[in-house]
Amino acid sequence: MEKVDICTASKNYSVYIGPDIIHLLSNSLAEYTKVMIITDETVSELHIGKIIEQFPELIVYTTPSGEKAKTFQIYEDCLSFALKHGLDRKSVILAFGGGAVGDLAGFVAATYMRGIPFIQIPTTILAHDSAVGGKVAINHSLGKNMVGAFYQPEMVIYDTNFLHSLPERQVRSGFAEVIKHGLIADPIFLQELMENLSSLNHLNNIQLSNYLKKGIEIKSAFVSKDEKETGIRAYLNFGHTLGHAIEAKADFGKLTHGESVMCGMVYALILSNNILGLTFDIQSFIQWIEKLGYKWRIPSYMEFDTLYELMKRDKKSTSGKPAFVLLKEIGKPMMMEVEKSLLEDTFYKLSE
Ligand SMILES: NC(=O)c1ccc[n+]([C@@H]2O[C@H](COP(=O)([O-])OP(=O)(O)OC[C@H]3O[C@@H](n4cnc5c(N)ncnc54)[C@H](O)[C@@H]3O)[C@@H](O)[C@H]2O)c1
Ligand SMILES: O=C(O)C(=O)C[C@@H](O)[C@H](O)[C@H](O)COP(=O)(O)O
Ligand SMILES: [Zn+2]
Repeated sequence: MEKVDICTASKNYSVYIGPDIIHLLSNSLAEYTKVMIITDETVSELHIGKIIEQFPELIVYTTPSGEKAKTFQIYEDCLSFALKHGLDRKSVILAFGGGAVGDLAGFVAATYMRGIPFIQIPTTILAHDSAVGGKVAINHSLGKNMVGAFYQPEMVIYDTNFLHSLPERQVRSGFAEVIKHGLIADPIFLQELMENLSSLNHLNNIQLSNYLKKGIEIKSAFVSKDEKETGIRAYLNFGHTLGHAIEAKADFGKLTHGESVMCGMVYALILSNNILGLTFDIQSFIQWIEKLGYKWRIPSYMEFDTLYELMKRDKKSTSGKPAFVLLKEIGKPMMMEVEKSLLEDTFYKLSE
């Protein structure tokens, strides 16, 4: 088992990573009055048995799968469910699922009775990112993650056995954030990925644990210095200005988070080359991600003007202009507002 310690201004906690570690929960739950688990329909069907057999007294709330979990309606329903089952301030919420469940459950925990503890039990590759760092949120029809909080979990139990049932599309989606971590912080890690990884279908447990651990360590370095995104934490948003706009335009769910962020990262790489003279070989990068099965062109049914309005509303924007994380070099990010004309030109180069 691997362990990464996360130190933030508000809380220190550990992320445990490895196969067969779900039993770690037993020691952690004794202190709580009630335990409510929030999961989704898919994860429930596949894996909830492994938790229930250890803790038959759990109170289970099941959301629709995917982004449909991150709505006001489901959020309110979770709160009602918790109230009806008598959760109090010494109760705990378990987030058992991918990033959607984690973001929802964390926001429920952050706001129920002004905040009760929660534990992340991620089940997707993407959740190496979402389960760490304490960003919790639901979506608004006008934008992604627009209602949320910074609220850290008590611990993260990342049992990699749960990952074996992930469909290929979700493996690819999650791996986009691993690649993001390489691009923003670690040229050597990125190079290692580009040289050694020609398919996402045959990742063995050791490779996977190593990549996830590396991603978590990179994320941890940003979060520990800037928990509430007053500065460098925003670099973790590389690819997300356009990515979140694409997700919103795809009705929150037709494209996955990782698919959308991959389009956004290619867009941000081209902008970085145009504005900052980034010398990275973007064509080789594109060939590599295509080999891994990623689509990187902006879907043809998306119009620039709609995406531009969404990008202007992004949380990083403070002056009404879209703000982007760009790269001076691989591993050297910076934040910039970008002019509409350049955004539009680049959009047409990358549109399908
Ligand atoms: N809080 C953060 O810092 C942060 C970081 C990155 C992403 N996010 C958010 O995370 C969400 C994306 O996370 P995600 O990709 O995990 O999505 P997700 O939670 O929607 O899961 C993707 C799909 O995989 C299914 N699934 C989950 N675990 C499975 C398993 N073990 N086997 C088979 N199927 C499984 C789910 O039911 C769902 O249909 C987005 O809402 C994004 O905004 C948050
Ligand atoms: O943890 C962060 O900070 C990130 O930006 C990680 C992102 O991968 C993640 O998608 C996050 O939820 C985006 O946050 P937002 O503030 O842009 O909603
Ligand atoms: Zn993300």
